[in-house]
Amino acid sequence: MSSRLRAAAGVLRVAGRCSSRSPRRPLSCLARARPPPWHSGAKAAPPRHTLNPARRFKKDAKSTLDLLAPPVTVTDIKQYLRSKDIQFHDGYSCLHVPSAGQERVSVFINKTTGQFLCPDSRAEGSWEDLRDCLDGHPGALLAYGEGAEDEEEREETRRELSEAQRIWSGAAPLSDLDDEEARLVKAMYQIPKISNGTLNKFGVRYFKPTRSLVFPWFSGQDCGLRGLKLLSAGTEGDGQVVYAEATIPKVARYHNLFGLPLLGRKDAEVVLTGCERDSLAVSQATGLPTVALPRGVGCLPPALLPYLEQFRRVTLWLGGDMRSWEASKIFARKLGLKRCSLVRPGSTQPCPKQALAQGKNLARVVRAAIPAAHKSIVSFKQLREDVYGELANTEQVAGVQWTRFPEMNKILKGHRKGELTVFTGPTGSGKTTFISEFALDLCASGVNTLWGSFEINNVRLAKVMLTQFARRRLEEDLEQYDAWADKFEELPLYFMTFHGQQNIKSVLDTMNHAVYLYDIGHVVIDNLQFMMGHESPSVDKFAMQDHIIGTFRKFATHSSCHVTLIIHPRKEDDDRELQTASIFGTAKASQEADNVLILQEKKLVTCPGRRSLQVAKNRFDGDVGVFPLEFNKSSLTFSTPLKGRNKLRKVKGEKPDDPDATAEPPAKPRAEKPAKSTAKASRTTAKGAAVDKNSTKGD
Ligand SMILES: Nc1ncnc2c1ncn2[C@@H]1O[C@H](COP(=O)(O)OP(=O)(O)OP(=O)(O)O)[C@@H](O)[C@H]1O
Repeated sequence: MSSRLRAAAGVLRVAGRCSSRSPRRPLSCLARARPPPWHSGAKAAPPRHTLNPARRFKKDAKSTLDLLAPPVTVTDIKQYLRSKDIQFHDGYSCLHVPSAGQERVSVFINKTTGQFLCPDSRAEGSWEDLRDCLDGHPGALLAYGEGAEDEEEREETRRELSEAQRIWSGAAPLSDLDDEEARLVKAMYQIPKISNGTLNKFGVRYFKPTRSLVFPWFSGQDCGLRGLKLLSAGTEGDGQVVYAEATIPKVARYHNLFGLPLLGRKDAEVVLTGCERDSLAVSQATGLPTVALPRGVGCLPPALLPYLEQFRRVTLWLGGDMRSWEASKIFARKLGLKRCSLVRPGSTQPCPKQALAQGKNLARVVRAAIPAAHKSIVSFKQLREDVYGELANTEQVAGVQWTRFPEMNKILKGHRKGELTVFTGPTGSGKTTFISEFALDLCASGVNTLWGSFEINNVRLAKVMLTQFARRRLEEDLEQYDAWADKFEELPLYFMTFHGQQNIKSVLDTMNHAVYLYDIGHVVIDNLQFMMGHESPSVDKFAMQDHIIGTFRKFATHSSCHVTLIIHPRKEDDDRELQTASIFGTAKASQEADNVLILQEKKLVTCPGRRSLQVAKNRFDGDVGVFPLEFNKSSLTFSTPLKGRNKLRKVKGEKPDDPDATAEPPAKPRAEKPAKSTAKASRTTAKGAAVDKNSTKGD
């Protein structure tokens, strides 16, 4: 196939996954619609799309969320199992059907999603898949994972395995290096005190050609190599050491709990760490069972939960920063709060490898971990450490930083979990295009992102995003398509496949489900008007909108997830700048929002189409302001023009919820001057950008 054709096929493949025209049924429905032939006991390979554990782990199968609300409740599952006389144990996050009889099939069923995992055969699938198996031949589960991959997948798995084998056999235990080299390697990877004995116990090796540490992924079944992680170290321009990870298979399918083969069946306690080196440190210093998350604090895939079911106590020591702390609180909910204890990061409690290097007593730190289940009423005594953490880590508390929009960092300080951002702008002014880049920027920094694009279909949206990601017109560079698409595919980015008018409940169910499955940290809804149409005409439109906004607000707070909600403005005079009060509906939107962003469009004959971004409300620290945007038509990006970088300027104090307040129009980017009336209130930042400090404080 020519590269041109391959590229076109790639586009079509994406279209098949994401298009609103694609069948709106979850994979589980496909499986149910066509009962597999082996259902009756025949040992034929299951057909495509039905029952293949490897397929379920594929990123492309997961990237679109199609009415993925759990099809079943835990009560339904229990009732079904009882009706079949199947014994089960009600665990922390799963129901466990222990192995019994000749079949010896042990199955874990996730209580939230109904998905099942059979660790012996490595089969996994939906609740419908499992029911199909149980309704038919009881031994079907054993055959479930066998021979299920199609030729293309088998070939990919073979290729990956042989690459992993090649690296693995080319790597050497650190005990085989001479002492000086081993010392240098350990110093480079910040594990000076980890002994060769510990490294050998966990099977860690060193791969000289790329000077990488190799962490193996062994199958629990036969201890064969299933994959590996390479950790490489390099230096940046300023001499700082930076670490990069690569996994085989690709990260979306890399489900290794490093250290798992070393756990005993009777172990009742485990320490969960954010990286492999931390697990080495905990194991060596405490002798406690320990496993490391495969993708750090970014996510805890539910597929791993069954492996942690046996533990009565799980201590989460995910790192030494606020991000790890936030993640540990979220992961504890998935694992079951009652059995989880959390190590609070701080100067006396850095991440385990640092704690070991500093000679701290790691066993004491683990013992002093605080219970994750919090009480409804607390005293300041219980809060004081949290308050201290916020004061001592102001930068981390401010949230994830934008790399493409430094002005945003100056005004909003960062992108924080649990907040609601309302975004508006004139019709057709580029709201979707801007938010696409805004969210992409955060996603590239590790914010797991879910898009609900109800207006434009996912293929078009993904095309815009890919163009922004590559910063070029890929139409004219199709040979580059696969290379960029490969990189783009690695982003933690997911799309809902809803299109057109939607019921708020279905959207919310999907969002909740996505948060559970993929630890989503940012949901973008484009746009709110698409949730308004389903109700009867007798329902008051404004009351309806208020209800929807309240629902998103609650979701953001309870799920520790940031929601960005696009709302159209009300019809206004075209020549007037928009303000907070221009948002369609009542004042509820701006009251509930933590942040209000407005895409302003200049309608002047002298500079038509000039855009600027106004932060009209900022609950975090009250700073508001406006900065110019320059649209690049070929890359579809809004990066701030260099000349305008230092020209962030304040706006007149606008009370966000005051409908009479008027925002001062942003000046032309090339001729900006701070407005006289607010000049005193402005503070000039290190780079000369001015922000208004007095507008929304204490909102
Ligand atoms: N600053 C800009 N200058 C010129 N064209 C732009 C600009 N920003 C976006 N566009 C183009 O305008 C078109 C509409 O953009 P987009 O869909 O992002 O607008 P929107 O505000 O979301 O529209 P709607 O009000 O219909 O939701 C797109 O083709 C986009 O590439």
